[in-house]
Amino acid sequence: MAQYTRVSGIVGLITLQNPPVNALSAAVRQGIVDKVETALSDPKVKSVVICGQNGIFCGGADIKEFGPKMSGPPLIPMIHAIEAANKPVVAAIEGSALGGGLELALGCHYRIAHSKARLGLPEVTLGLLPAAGGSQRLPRLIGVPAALDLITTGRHVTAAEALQLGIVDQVTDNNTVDAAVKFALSVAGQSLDARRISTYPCPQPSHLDALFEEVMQKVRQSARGAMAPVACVQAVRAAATLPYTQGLEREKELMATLFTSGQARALQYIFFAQRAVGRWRMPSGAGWDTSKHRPVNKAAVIGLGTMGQGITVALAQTGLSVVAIETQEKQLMKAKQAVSSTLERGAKRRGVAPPLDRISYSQNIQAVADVDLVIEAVFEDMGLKMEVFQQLSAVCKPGTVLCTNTSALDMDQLASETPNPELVVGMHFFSPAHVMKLLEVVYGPRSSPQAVATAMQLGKKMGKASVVVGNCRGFVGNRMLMPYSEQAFFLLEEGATPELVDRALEEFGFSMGLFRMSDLAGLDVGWRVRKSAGLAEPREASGQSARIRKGYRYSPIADLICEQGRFGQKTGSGWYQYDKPGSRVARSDPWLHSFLEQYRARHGLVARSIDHQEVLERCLYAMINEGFRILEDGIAAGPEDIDVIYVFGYGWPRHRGGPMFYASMVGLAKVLERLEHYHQAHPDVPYLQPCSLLKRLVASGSPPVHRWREVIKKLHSQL
Ligand SMILES: CC(C)(COP(=O)(O)OP(=O)(O)OC[C@H]1O[C@@H](n2cnc3c(N)ncnc32)[C@H](O)[C@@H]1OP(=O)(O)O)[C@@H](O)C(=O)NCCC(=O)NCCSC(=O)CC(=O)CCCCCCCCCCCCC(=O)O
Ligand SMILES: NC(=O)C1=CN([C@@H]2O[C@H](COP(=O)(O)OP(=O)(O)OC[C@H]3O[C@@H](n4cnc5c(N)ncnc54)[C@H](O)[C@@H]3O)[C@@H](O)[C@H]2O)C=CC1
Repeated sequence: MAQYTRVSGIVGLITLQNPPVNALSAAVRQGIVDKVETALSDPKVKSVVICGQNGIFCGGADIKEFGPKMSGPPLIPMIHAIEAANKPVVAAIEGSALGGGLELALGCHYRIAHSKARLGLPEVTLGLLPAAGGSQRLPRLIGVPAALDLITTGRHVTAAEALQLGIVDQVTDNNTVDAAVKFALSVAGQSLDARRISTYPCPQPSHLDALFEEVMQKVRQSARGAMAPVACVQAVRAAATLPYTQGLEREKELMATLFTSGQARALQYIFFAQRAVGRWRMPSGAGWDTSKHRPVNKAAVIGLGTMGQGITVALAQTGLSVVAIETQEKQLMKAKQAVSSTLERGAKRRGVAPPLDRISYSQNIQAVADVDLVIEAVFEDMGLKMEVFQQLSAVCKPGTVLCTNTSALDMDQLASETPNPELVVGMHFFSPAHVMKLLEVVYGPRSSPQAVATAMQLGKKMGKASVVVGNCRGFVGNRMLMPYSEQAFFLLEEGATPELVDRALEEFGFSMGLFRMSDLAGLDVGWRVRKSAGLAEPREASGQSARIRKGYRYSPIADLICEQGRFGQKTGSGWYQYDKPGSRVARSDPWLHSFLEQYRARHGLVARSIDHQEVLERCLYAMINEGFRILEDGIAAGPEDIDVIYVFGYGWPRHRGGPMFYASMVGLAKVLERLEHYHQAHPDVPYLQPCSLLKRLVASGSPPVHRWREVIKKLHSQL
């Protein structure tokens, strides 16, 4: 809806009303059309202001209404009517002007923004392009390079940057609507000939072809296989090379392909999934509404290795005071230097002072006595972690929330070491912790909702996509990684190379294939986990038994690689070779290839040709199958939780929506059929045995992913 009032006698004020973000639903669009007509036909009105209620201009098209049966007035003619008006129309931008919201503002003759407002065309992140004239108007207004940047990345800009780019005409610290009304009064009656952006010629950058080629290459590289960034470049190219009306036609044509695509569905699903997981709920029913978080102003990090350093940076950047503890003096010095230089680099980028004085370093655990929350990040060793938790219980003030960053260990066992197990939760960050957006918040049977709420609130403050998960080996992310990596190791035994497996996964859209990712993370982490689970043995045993553990097929390949001291990038070799330790460019390694040949010969394995489809089906379906088991066990509350974890923590291509969404797109019956096929071929691999939830979902007609929660709940209640 939109409300209309007349202010200061001659200004028609149109207020968009659709909480919480004034999205352009059919009703809002109808409201705008009607109220603009009212304002333009009222002879007393000399100028018009458009604003949004509750401090937000407009969050864009109403994504919930997207679908084949969209009704209401279309955006393009509505915006054209505003631009063509013979009375000045001023957009008063508070909060956000995003997507269709900014396109609406670009149709206005003037734009006044509050200094705290954010503007952007984020359609690309939803698998779309700004198809209400935005891809044609923005380059005309701010030039092709700047428009390409905004449209292909979807990034939001501050009001200050928008002013600098020329998107807005004025920025105010005061009441934006008052400023816009004052401005509207001052321009009433003035000519609008120079204010209609669609009539501007598009500024022509030098080396137009080279510019577009460069940007196209960049977007193809950064979002492998994603259609929307490519279409965005094509649409801006149309703006640069065609008259406005023809450019608009091209924009429409490109949008028609995107709008109905699976990629757009996947990206819009992830948008809502991210918000759904933020409204967490434990199986007991506890959630934000029932659990008050404890305030956290001062936190401690125990262990300043790879993870501890990143977590320290992230906490300090969030504005917390941090006590950073490391027992090894040399490591403490190294960590201090690394943390400081990361903070300095980050602060320089943002043009602020580095928060170095928020951190105090110590070798003595007594220094954590007055903190509100501790994050333990020492080696992945249960004995050591238990010792640390005992020390923390003795030192910390009452009520301190104790968190572990363990990758896979039983956090409830750690809780047992403390007199207050209700205060223990997992805060599982991803490497590098100050960059990666994912945080798994792990609750055990005794964790209190208040401790979970505290960790979730801290995650929110740190800007993380935080997901509440139950306690089991590997939680959600790493638990699903086990069948995924196991299949990759089996494929090496059967004839594949790390390069072949990685290529298949990277062409699918992963930012990194499994082997390159493992080299980056460090192969020793998984080795420790396998050792603690009694799987990896110090040396390869002889004969057949080396490939059998606990009665099932096992590949010791990764353990053998670690035994050689090949831990990945940090040691200069792993599944690939690197110029030197720490170097990031992975090169194919002849040593590894001959190792694989010798390994196969030793075990009487004959290499066969393996194609990309088999790599994808075996790695991904085994992982998805485990995802269904996780849902069955109640470790994740719904498919959205798993998908957010994989998109934000494991490089799963966002435009494929996460593993569970992907399964629903492939078709659950097909996933089941392929798992049955592979399990028949490999009966000694339990991860390939289709789980009962998958079978039940197929039997109940493969409901769409948004109905799984309800189906699972029903199935659970029948058990
Ligand atoms: C706005 C935000 C920055 C606010 O953030 P914050 O305060 O943190 O709140 P949130 O928790 O994010 O959100 C609160 C609440 O609001 C919901 N919500 C947010 N935005 C939208 C929205 N745009 N639509 C619907 N709902 C929205 C959100 O889900 C929350 O609710 P909850 O889930 O219940 O908790 C932030 O929210 C944000 O960033 N929002 C998204 C901004 C965005 O991406 N906007 C772009 C939207 S797309 C767009 O605008 C495109 C266009 O305008 C083009 C439209 C053209 C359409 C025409 C189609 C023609 C196609 C032709 C095809 C023909 C085919 C054929 O031939 O048949
Ligand atoms: N590396 C990764 O990608 C991830 C690791 N994790 C988990 O985070 C934890 C830490 O992992 P990393 O940082 O990779 O290990 P790391 O080996 O890089 O660092 C561990 C640090 O802890 C220090 N330490 C050991 N005992 C200590 C004690 N009693 N008090 C203080 N410091 C102590 C060590 O000296 C070392 O500097 C592990 O539980 C790991 O499983 C979780 C997510 C990702």
